[in-house]
Amino acid sequence: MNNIIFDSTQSLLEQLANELLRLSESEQPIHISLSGGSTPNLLFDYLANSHFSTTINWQQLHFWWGDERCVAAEDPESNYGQCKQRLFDHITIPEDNIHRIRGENLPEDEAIRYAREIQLSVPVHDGLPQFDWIILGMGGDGHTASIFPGQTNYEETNLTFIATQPQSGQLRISKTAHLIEHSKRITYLVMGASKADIIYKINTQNNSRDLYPAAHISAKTGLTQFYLDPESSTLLPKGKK
Ligand SMILES: O=C1O[C@H](COP(=O)(O)O)[C@@H](O)[C@H](O)[C@H]1O
Repeated sequence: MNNIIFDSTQSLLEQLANELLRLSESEQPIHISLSGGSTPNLLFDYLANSHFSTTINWQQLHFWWGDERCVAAEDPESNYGQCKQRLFDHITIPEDNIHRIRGENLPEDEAIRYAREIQLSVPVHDGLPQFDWIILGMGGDGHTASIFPGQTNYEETNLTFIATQPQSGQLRISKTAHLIEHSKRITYLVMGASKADIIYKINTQNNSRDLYPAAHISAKTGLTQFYLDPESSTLLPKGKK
């Protein structure tokens, strides 16, 4: 695992924000996929409440999501809804740069519609749309996006699929492992003490691909890294730090 351990949550967030700032200086549009769940909220709050809210050139950044819950945008479970309230409502970004998964739509239709939007907007490399940067989270069970243990079809060549959250049965729309692995760069953002156990497991066990998808989904030709804060990395043995 390519673990990058920061000495504080603040320095991790600052690093991400500076990377977004640098990317926003590009002459080409940059396609970034955000994770869902609670972890990225720290980043959204940091961006919205710092000089980055105005120094980043948001015009150049296009935002996508790794997965979305099949709920309306106003629902507290909506990944897009969280990001809108915490970040987009506080910055100046063109509507056209926000590529949300429409969780309120019929999942079967939306999975196809979102795949088409990706195909039409994201530059294709070797026959497949290639994101500049996919930021992912990791659940305590090792899932990432909505790619859950025991449910991952690594052979699936579609861009999106419909997943079922194993405990709640909630339907979700997710990017496939195939599409994620084609990204130029993947950064897993893993913060907080509740993730220490799973970080220890994926770094010390010899796991099958089915057990912890986040331990196996990596950029085939690009960079994969784990950005960890002190709390999530606390159980890592010395050699892994
Ligand atoms: O269900 C989800 O959880 C993971 C991790 O979420 P977190 O709340 O522990 O940060 C996230 O990567 C995924 O996008 C999300 O839908």
